[in-house]
Amino acid sequence: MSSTDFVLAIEDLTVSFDGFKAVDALNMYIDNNELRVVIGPNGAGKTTVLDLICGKTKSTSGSIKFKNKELTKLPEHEIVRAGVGRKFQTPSIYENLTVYQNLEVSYPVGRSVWGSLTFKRTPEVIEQVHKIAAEVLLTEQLQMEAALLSHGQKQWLEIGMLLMQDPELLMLDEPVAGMSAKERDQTADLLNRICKNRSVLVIEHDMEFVKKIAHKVTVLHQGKILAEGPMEKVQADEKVIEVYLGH
Ligand SMILES: Nc1ncnc2c1ncn2[C@@H]1O[C@H](COP(=O)(O)OP(=O)(O)OP(=O)(O)O)[C@@H](O)[C@H]1O
Repeated sequence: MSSTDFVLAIEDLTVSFDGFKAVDALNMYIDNNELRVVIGPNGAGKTTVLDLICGKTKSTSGSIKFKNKELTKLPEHEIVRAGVGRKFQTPSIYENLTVYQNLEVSYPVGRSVWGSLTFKRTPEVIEQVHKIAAEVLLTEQLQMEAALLSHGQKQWLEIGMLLMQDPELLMLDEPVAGMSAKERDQTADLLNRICKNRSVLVIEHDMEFVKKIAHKVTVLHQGKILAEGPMEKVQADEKVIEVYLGH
């Protein structure tokens, strides 16, 4: 089978909304420890691809294999449990809890109703909270209420909350939207670090940022792949310039 070596293998994936194919016979393969960026014009189907992978939207046809496990028929929570983490554009942190508490409640055992009732602050949890806080540059803010963080820090906290579950595939939708230039650079470093232990799939419009992080870029247009490869190759592609980069 073609999918064996890939963390994620998407084959012939289609979703129609009332006859409109938002994703149209898509094939996409992501390697271990690869950082892939998906770009493309508004309405190209980028967010829909993430929705399909995390099970928020069900496909019309086709296959999504994560470590050779078919995801298309699984409910969202089982996809999370299989090792797929997804961050949406708007952060979903608990504003009135501290950074520490936000990370702590994201530890896998705290996620189910049963788990949260029996939750204990074990040495493993404490160690994991400190490790992840350092990774997302929030060690100094551990005792701060999340509401008081900057916009960029809130985004990092949410990435940290996903990392608490140690996903093998992390998906991020426009992670640097609204960030300052410095925060964008720090986020690029952060993503370059975290992809050493997992695969990362990012949707982004900021080309300067994409250049700093992408191993490969996939350009989507009308639910199909217009171009794919290293940033330099994609950037020089006439079709890509015409439908996206030239605007
Ligand atoms: N649940 C849905 N029902 C009907 N149409 C949908 C649904 N979800 C997405 N679409 C349509 O599918 C197309 C692709 O949308 P999608 O949000 O995936 O694009 P995108 O590439 O992420 O765009 P953007 O850069 O603006 O976020 C759009 O035309 C959108 O209106």
